[in-house]
Amino acid sequence: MATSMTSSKLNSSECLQKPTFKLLLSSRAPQRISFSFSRLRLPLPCRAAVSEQISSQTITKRAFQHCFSKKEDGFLYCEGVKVQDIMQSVQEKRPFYLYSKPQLTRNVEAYTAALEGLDSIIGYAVKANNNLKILKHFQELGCGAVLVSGNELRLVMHAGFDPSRCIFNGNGKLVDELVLAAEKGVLVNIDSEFDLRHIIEAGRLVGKQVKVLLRVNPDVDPQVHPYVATGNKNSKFGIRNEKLQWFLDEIKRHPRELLLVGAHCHLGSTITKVDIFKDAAVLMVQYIDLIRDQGFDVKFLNIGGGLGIDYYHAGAVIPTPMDLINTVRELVSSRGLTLVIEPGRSLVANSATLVNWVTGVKTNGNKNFLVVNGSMSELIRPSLYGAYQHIELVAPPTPGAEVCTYDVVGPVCESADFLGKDRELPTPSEGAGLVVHDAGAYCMSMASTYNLKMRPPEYWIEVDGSLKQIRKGETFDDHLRFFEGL
Ligand SMILES: Cc1ncc(COP(=O)(O)O)c(C=O)c1O
Ligand SMILES: N[C@@H](CCCC[NH3+])C(=O)O
Repeated sequence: MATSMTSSKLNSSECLQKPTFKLLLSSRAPQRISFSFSRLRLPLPCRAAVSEQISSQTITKRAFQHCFSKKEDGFLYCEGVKVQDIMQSVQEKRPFYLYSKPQLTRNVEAYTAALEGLDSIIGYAVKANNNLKILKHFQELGCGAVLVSGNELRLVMHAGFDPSRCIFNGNGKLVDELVLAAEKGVLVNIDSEFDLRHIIEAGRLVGKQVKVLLRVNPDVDPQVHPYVATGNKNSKFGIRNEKLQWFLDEIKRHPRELLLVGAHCHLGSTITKVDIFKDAAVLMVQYIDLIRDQGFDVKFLNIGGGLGIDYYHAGAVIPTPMDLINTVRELVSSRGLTLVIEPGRSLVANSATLVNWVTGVKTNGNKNFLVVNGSMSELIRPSLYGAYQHIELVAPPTPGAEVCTYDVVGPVCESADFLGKDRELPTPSEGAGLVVHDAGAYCMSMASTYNLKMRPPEYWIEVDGSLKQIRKGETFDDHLRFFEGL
């Protein structure tokens, strides 16, 4: 009662200045604000003001359309297909990843359009999602690939990638992996003194020059979670500039095994400010100038990946591939360089959701739990990084369903097993569908079989709206096979 009386004395603009509403507008998805209206008992002028603010956010958001979105009927759709219908059509009621193939295409096209007029390679970071069907699709769209293991290299060869458009990264590459890379003619990043030694050994074994880039650690703060920052001076990746000359001298001493073709940096992941990329690119072209001054004919500037996406679905303006490329275009073209980029997340994250069935709801102390059949085994980012991924029910609430604040959790025997914390959702009935959005990157590729929750199947929606399975779900029998004959 007190809340509603205070609010009714405010005009609409005062209303928007109130911390509650600021928070509402900055941190919550517009779709969910409609639920909050009824709970907060806002007076009508305030509702109108909040609605106006939301719709202007929605317009900004249109700069990037989410391919999974609710229609007026309250159901969640992907590319015109009702997610609830898909849930009903799949045989097993176990969690699954659902992708939009058209969204994957649009994501690549956004980079291709941004790179128009530049010599460039889009090296898709396979670690983000290693589904073979997705890899083949990206290969057909002209992507190269970025690899961090011999198996990732084998997989992209299987998918038909051109090895000369692939880059082998990593701070612990093994000699036999480097031999494979050298045989195939993949570009290899030098990460350390011992890594250089191993690359030279691989070149010698294969009897070929390995095309190498120096991975420089530029000490630019990406302003992200420390676990996904890689370009700070104390990070385990790359070499510091004070050692640059030593590396150049070593490369000069091994002309039969090495051909220096470029420089590389990768700052970190989930970056949402393009100035950060610009700062690094300015430093990197200075290194390139210095390397060229010593007679090396380097042509590649590789600025890594790291572009973030709109995980919050709250209307934030996230830089696009065009924004990113435009900040470095002049630096690259004025030096006649080929720009290499290594996007992972920004190519795949927004193309998928993890689809779950609700098992039940419960309350302990002052906490409400919404338990689903998906978990940290299928999707670990919230548990590992406290990462936010937007959560929605796939169908409108049943009339009268109470809206509550829930921790959305799985059945895994860990208190860290959560997909989202403090999410305001209408109380669903058992068996209802619930999705975790933006699950295309670092979700399936980081899935485990903890608690013997077998890795889930994957499906995508084709351009014509049909559903196609693109990976089988792991089964209990698959697990038993590891022990056959032992
Ligand atoms: C060297 C390198 N390149 C590319 C990527 C892909 O980054 P993102 O998925 O943020 O674009 C990563 C992951 O952070 C990386 O370590
Ligand atoms: N696994 C991280 C990204 C790591 C990027 C690789 N260096 C995530 O889920 O966001």
